[in-house]
Amino acid sequence: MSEYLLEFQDIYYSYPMATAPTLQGLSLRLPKYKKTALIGQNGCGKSTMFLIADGLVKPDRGVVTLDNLPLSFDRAALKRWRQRVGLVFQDPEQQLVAPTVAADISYGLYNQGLSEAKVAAKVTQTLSDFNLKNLAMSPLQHLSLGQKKRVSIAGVMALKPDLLLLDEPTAYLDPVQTRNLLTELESIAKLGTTLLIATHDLDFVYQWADWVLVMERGRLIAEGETITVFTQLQSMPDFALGMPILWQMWSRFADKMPSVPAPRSIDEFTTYLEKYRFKN
Ligand SMILES: Nc1ncnc2c1ncn2[C@@H]1O[C@H](COP(=O)(O)OP(=O)(O)OP(=O)(O)O)[C@@H](O)[C@H]1O
Repeated sequence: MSEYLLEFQDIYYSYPMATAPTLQGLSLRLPKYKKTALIGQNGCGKSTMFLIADGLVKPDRGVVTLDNLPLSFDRAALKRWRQRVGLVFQDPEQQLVAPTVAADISYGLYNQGLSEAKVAAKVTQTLSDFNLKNLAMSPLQHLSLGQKKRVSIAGVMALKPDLLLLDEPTAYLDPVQTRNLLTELESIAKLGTTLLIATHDLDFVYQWADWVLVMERGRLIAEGETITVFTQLQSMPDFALGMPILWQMWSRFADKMPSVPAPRSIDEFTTYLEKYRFKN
């Protein structure tokens, strides 16, 4: 079995009426069971990549595979594909369709053709997993944005996908809601779901991701383990995304320290400083 779950091979895509293709030979591989971040400037094609990965948009050229099985657009194949790949949109309003939380979570399960009893059992389990039991019968329009975001992730996770794609999951969330969301994502990853998050938040990427994919103008320009990719990006002066704050702070001390791996959290950074500051 391949160590990669999702692969894009030389994908091209142009939106109708667009003057230039949005994806221009995009090739990438997503390692199984890793927490991967997809970064790149506005308009480089991250959301378009997600729409293709979920079978919502058909590429003009190229091959997309999941566990080496090519994406096909016939109804039955697409339904099976979407059971394995879940997409959470940046804006929960785009995702939520039913009048209440419980009804929304049941929507995708009914679409899978499950019996009423099975749907009810899965909805109960999902409400409990996502700490949504007290909101089960709440109308969606009464929820905060953070709660809506949780419901949209819960609705997708109820289908137990192998791959969860999240487009800017922390957009619009306050720090507490962001922390809660990250805890939920951590448990989703621990259960064996491969996660791909598109984001502009490089501080989050630096601390969260095992693997990073970098896009520019519809193509992949870098991929690899988080530290390796940021090391590469540092030597690309034309790449205008900036660098994570922890990385920038570390760069000021790194040459005064023994050769140790760059710290991935404030705690690690502080430990290094405590350990080595008197020796330099
Ligand atoms: N429905 C559409 N019709 C025409 N062009 C579109 C459409 N959706 C996106 N585009 C164009 O495709 C390009 C890539 O957009 P996409 O949303 O995939 O980028 P992105 O990397 O996700 O951007 P951002 O970081 O701003 O969310 C942009 O130039 C955008 O204007």
